Amino acid sequence: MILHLIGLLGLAYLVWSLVSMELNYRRASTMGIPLVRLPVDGQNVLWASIEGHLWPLLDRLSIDWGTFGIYSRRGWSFKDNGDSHRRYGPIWALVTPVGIYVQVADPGAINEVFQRRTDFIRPVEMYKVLEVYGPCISTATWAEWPRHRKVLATPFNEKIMSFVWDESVEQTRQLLEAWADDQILSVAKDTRNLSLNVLAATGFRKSYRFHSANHPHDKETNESSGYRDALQTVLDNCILLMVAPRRFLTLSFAPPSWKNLAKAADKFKQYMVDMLDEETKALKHGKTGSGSIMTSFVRAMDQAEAVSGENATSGSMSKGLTVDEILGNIFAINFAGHDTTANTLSFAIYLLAAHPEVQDWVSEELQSVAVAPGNYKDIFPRLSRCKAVLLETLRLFPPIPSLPKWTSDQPQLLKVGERTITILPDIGIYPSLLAMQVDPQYWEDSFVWQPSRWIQTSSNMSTVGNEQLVTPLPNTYFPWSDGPQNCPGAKFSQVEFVAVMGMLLKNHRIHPIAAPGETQEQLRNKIWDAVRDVDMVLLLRMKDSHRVQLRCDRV
Ligand code: HEM
Repeated sequence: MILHLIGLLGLAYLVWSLVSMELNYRRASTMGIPLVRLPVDGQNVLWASIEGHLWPLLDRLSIDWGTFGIYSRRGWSFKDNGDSHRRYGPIWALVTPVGIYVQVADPGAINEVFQRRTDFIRPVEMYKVLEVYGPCISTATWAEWPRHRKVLATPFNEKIMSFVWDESVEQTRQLLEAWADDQILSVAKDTRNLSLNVLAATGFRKSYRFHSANHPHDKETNESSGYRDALQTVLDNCILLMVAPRRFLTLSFAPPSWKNLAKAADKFKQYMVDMLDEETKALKHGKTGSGSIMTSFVRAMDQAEAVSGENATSGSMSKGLTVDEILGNIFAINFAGHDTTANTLSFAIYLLAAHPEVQDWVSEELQSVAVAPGNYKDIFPRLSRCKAVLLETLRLFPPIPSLPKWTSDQPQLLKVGERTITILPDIGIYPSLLAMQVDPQYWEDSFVWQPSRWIQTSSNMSTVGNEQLVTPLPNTYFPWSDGPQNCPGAKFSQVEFVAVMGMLLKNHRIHPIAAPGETQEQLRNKIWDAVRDVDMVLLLRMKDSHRVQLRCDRV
């Protein structure tokens, strides 16, 4: 009886899905662009939670699943690498039972989508899970967003960049103490630790010692590092924190790891509130504050309110950000700035290990300069080759490959090449980042990782240490997104990445460790297999980097 009922419900769901998909298909046909049916929606929570386990089994059946086999996998755009646009043209749409998702790979049209922020709106419901501590820039409605952005962009100034540089240099110096002339036990863990320490130092103005996975026991003997450790626990488990109501984590039968997470989440909030109180008091007494991101946020609160509200824990409104919004945005910055930079560093280190000639090429630029704390202004602009490694890594491995936008309740005209297309109201529209970044029209040998493509060769003024970077054609390269809602942390990540590369490659080289009888060619292929085998839980990352062992040697 129960089985019958489940069967009937399943059948009803299937019929509903097919009918809804056909209705959406009919609606989408009015746009006059190629359409692809997909009977399950990417936002379907049940499908999203099982597809990763299901596909390895379905793939064994050697059935051609057609377009379902391509587009129903999370992060399909990475494997697709622009194939769909080569098949369907610069604009096409996926049609599911729930929605219509237009994919665009035309520079002019992408520019329109990014610039017309109120016509092509960021779908904030998709980001609601980020509101772990309060409303933030990613979940602000289009009307509220400018207020968040103004406050949030203020601290990302040159003074903070200089601090990011110093901290990244110091963290990499410590990382090299752990790595030099040794096997690297976990590139992924160590780049995450480094990136977290740089963020914690910038947010809290407190420098923490670097902990390498190479020396796991160092940790116990270290200084009290409450803020950083609480933040690490929160970020390591943020999916659980985002989806599970907080009271579930503290239920008496909840596993100890959940209870620890709830404790860390509360502790992190308390640190933020204490920091806010300290900065508010400093402001009241006419002092400058710590100079951290929090200082800038507190200054941006309505001044009178900030001074009167010494115990700044209420959720009162201000002309700047409310207290809850400050806490929400501090979390958002940490979330947005942590794994994006760490994963990019990780990809780059593996790619460098596969390409020793690129390491030598970068190191040429470093021979006549000293990368050291205090010299950000002089040295950072000169390290074009270090930056080229970042730009090229992000071209092939952008951590955020999907930049969803949504049309408003009005149809929108969009020019794609010579055609003007009427995009329907209330549907998704996605600038195809990966397709653009590997399009052979704009990128020669587009699938080859070649940092030197970023260095201008035409200028005869160009000498090592003084080289200019190539500026790609507009909207053919946008790993930090584009338009008014682009990434405010772009420069932060560039400064951190360049400092790490500068320290790493001046006197050290990364090598893959060969198994007996393994040739250099086989090793290089093994690394490429590892970097191409990615998943997309929240961001693009290598599924199993440990299948290739690396070591770091002094030269
Ligand atoms: C390689 C490193 C990074 C990459 C590739 C990257 C990429 C991006 C992209 C593509 C977006 C737009 C997301 C969307 O529209 O859905 C974004 C937004 C954002 N990023 Fe980054 N990011 C990086 C590092 C950072 C860092 C280091 C920080 C801060 C310290 C940061 C803070 C933010 C914030 C706060 C937003 C939201 C901006 C808004 O909504 O207006 N990012 N980032």
